[in-house]
Amino acid sequence: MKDNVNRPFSEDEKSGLYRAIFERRDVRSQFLPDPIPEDVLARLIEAAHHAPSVGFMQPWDFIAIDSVAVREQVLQIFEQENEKAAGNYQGDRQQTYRSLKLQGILESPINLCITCDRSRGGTHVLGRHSIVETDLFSTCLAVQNLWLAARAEGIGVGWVSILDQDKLAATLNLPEQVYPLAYLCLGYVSEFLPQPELQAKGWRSRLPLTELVHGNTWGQPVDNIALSEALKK
Ligand SMILES: Cc1cc2c(cc1C)N(C[C@H](O)[C@H](O)[C@H](O)COP(=O)(O)O)c1[nH]c(=O)[nH]c(=O)c1N2
Repeated sequence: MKDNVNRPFSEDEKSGLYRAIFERRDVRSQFLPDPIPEDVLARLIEAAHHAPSVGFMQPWDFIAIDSVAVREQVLQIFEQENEKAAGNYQGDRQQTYRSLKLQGILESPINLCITCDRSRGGTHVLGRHSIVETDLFSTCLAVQNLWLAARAEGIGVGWVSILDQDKLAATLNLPEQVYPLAYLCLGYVSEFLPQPELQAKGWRSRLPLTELVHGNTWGQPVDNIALSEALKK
């Protein structure tokens, strides 16, 4: 597979990649209990491991959690935090918030915590001198690689961030310098929704790209007319 890396992508390969990007979903409600075969899970983790990282730091580790007891503890952390988060909203908005399903910790057959070891590679990691958070950015890219590869494999991924990080770190027995960057639920699904669940439930919609692309400096219109027209499509 790694021979001849300079050959152009075929039309099918390109459309497969874009399909994974556009049809990837955050999954909470549609998990099936079927286990993910080990070789498939290993492929997903290998895809994550091929993400770019600052100074080739590879700050990630992967904690595969199938223990129901551990997952129940994480669910408890979620429930405590979610109750606090609901307090951010009032009236109908709070009711809508409470009706949203924001995790699939027990319904999915496996959870995966992708961590960031902030000390990996020593004190001087190439490229991290000025922006110390680049290790966290790198780990986010590993998450996205896994998320896209999972979509191509027909596996749903749901990111759960409504968690107290210290309690999560303690539950997973993380060393001091290891940050629990992403807590993910993974499993085959009954369906992938055609649009984000938050959009389908009327919480928030995708913003028009024409409002998000600026020309040269913030707030300036794009002066390239062809680009401006292409963005409207
Ligand atoms: C860093 C981060 C953290 C979270 C999320 C995502 C990311 C990137 N998302 C998923 C998020 O709601 C979802 O990506 C958007 O609603 C867009 O939907 P699609 O991912 O396109 O389906 C998410 N979803 C959820 O139900 N509970 C959560 O705690 C979180 N947390």
